[in-house]
Amino acid sequence: MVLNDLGKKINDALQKLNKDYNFDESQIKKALKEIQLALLQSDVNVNYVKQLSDNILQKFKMEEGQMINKKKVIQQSVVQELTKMLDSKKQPFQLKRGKPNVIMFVGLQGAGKTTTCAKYANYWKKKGWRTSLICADTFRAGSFNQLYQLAMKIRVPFYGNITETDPVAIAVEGVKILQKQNSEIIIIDTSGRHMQESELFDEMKQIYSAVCPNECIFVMDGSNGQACFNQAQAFKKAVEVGSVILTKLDGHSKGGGALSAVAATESPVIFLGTGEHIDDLESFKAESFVRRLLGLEDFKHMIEAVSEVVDIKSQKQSLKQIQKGQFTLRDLQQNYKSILKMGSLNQFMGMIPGIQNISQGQISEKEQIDRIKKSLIIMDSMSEDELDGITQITQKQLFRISKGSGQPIEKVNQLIEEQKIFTRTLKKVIPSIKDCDSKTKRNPKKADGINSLLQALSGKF
Ligand SMILES: Nc1nc2c(ncn2[C@@H]2O[C@H](COP(=O)(O)OP(=O)(O)OP(=O)(O)O)[C@@H](O)[C@H]2O)c(=O)[nH]1
Repeated sequence: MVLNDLGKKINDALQKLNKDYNFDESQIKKALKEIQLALLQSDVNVNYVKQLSDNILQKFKMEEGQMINKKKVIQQSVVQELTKMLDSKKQPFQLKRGKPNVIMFVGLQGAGKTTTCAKYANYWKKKGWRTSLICADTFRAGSFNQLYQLAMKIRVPFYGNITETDPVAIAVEGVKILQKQNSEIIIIDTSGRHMQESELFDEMKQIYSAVCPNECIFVMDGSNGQACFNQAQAFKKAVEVGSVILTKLDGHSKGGGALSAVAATESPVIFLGTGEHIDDLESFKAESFVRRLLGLEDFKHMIEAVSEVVDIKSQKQSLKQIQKGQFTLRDLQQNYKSILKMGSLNQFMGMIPGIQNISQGQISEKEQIDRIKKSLIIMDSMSEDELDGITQITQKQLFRISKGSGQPIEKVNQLIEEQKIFTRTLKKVIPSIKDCDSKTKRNPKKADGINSLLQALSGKF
């Protein structure tokens, strides 16, 4: 069962509860059975599955009398329990600005290390970091060229030495050279071999001791399901694995199992590899992942993602309006411009209910970018008042905008509809935003737009 199916099955079980507002224990037990089955089919450990449903049932029993909206409470419990299951609780390494952060990648053969090194370099480069790549894989002949080509593609400095056979010497020399070039994130790709081969572990330990990386990332093939637990443990014993990237989770059937297995090792999963392309890397946050899996809004993560690429000052005015429940076409225009800077759109679009079909793989990344670019062209043909929502867009204006932008009327209508979806969804969160505003008045330091919105949204859904 692919991850999207898992989310759908859990959701279907929860939706059934919705039909009867006053459902009782037997009905919740029936829904939990369906959830259990869906999780087991996704290879999640049976003990976890049992624990999860026991906790939800217990919560239901304890709070039954006081529940106003039973379905919502159960839904929240499912989110909480799944998050708890996928969250390792250990904080991953935080990169430091202006310093050389040396990051060593390790993993078994074919796990996706080389590809992930380049994705990781690209991810941080897009966020304004100076990243670079070192090929210390002297085992697989093609890895030098593979990483070199990828480095050229994403335009980051590369170090490798095709004539040197000692990976330790390459890693040490590479770090020295790239440090001098003021690289902030120096990524070392190492050889991958089978777990039985002790040389892999010896070589890995030697590189580790020689370069003393700030972080060691274990790259693991997520299609291995629960077997990931043993692999992660073995690598943790050999070197100090700080965090994990699970690859090949592009809707894989064993994704749920791989995620929960790794979380059980208490190594934080920091990214998921979701395809072969350079942008197919999603930062992993347990709660955000679960919310999206269940098709729920993920404003907290959405705003965090936007705030990483948006000039906060220029957003303050827009945020004030959002806090009043207004989300104009101009806000949409600003956000679309920011989204284009962000890299993977699948991730962002998946956070917004109503636009979820885009994240379900029905529309390609390129199509999404084209669509957003077209929306921006349409908005360029609107007047200031139309963008700010001061004048209504009537049929006559629709024709004018369509003609001016060279886009069909349906596209203009679709865009206006999208703006309405944003507004409707934002309105749902207004009470918590207002609540936050009253708190920030007492503490002016907290009055920053994005922060207050984040505080308001955190943990409320
Ligand atoms: N579908 C999918 N394929 C991936 C992903 N990550 C890597 N791959 C593919 O997996 C294959 C192996 O990737 P590499 O990056 O060469 O793996 P490696 O771990 O460096 O391999 P060794 O150096 O031999 O250990 C390639 O075909 C990649 O395109 C992913 O997230 N999704």
